[in-house]
Amino acid sequence: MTPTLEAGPYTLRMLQETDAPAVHRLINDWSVVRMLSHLPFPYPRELADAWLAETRRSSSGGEAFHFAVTKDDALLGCVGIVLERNRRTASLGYWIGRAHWGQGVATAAAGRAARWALAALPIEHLTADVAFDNDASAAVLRKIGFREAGTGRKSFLSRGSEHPVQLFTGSREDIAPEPATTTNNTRRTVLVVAAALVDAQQRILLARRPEGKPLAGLWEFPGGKVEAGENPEQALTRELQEELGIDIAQSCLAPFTFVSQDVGRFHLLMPLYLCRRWRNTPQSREGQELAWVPADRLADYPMPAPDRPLIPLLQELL
Ligand SMILES: Nc1nc2c([nH]c(=O)n2[C@@H]2O[C@H](COP(=O)(O)OP(=O)(O)OP(=O)(O)O)[C@@H](O)[C@H]2O)c(=O)[nH]1
Repeated sequence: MTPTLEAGPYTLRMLQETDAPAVHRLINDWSVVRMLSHLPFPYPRELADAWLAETRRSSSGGEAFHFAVTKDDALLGCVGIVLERNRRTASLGYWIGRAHWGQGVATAAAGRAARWALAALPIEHLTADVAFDNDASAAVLRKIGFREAGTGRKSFLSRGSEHPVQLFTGSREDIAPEPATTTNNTRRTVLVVAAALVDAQQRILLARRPEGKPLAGLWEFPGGKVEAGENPEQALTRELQEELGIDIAQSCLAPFTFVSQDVGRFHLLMPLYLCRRWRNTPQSREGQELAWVPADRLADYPMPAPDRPLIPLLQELL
């Protein structure tokens, strides 16, 4: 089954019977058809219908994968991967309508199909060939990573004679795999809740991360990670009870701002709440140093990098 592939702004999808008029219009152009060895010129509409029927037959048999190259649902050209009989090699072919030349469509689309084929099919390498006078197409193959592999001869139906072709080959070593998707690249997001506890003198409570923990010695807002089954407010209530022995269950927690930052080990998402009332007096329950800090002194306390932009916001508020 031919998959749907994204290639930058282009989509590669399975060819359909309804593509016939567009296929015919784009191929029935001397500058396109003269580079394709097995097509006549003029190129009759019935051949487009027959070719589309054939691509669907060979695709369903797993012998070939023919892609329509589209942008905003308009057909720009086609890319095909056809397996050799031995199934250890496949050939890459493509054509792009003349109106879309010079925009990198062939490199993006043929490159995407080639990388997909090398990743998804049990082949050893891909081959391709281009007419001796098709420098643009040879440049596309080199950009994708193909290496030159000599010359051959092919009969060009449209030109009515045999002509030399340049042969190319590309293995997994030659053609770099698809870059990892954003999803694979992205660090997991960790939800941490924190509170700026503000006392009657408008001071903020900071806690110093104890030795042995990551970022030891830095000052931070009390709080911690949200655990499974907790919502952020429940997690903050638990953390402040555990760390400081205070009860904020009945307090008004005002969402103030949040941090969203890659911190290397993970992506930190940290809502910061303001809290002015609590029960009990905050005490160090986990060996951490505590400090009540006036807003204009916050910058004197070294904090983790994601916290620093919060300081001016608090200073403005208080
Ligand atoms: N509570 C709190 N955590 C912060 C702040 N700024 C900041 O980068 N963090 C980071 O958010 C994470 C908070 O997790 P935590 O305190 O529950 O956990 P931890 O690193 O002590 O590890 P643990 O899960 O072994 O207890 C830490 O990686 C900490 O460095 C902050 O102002 N308050």
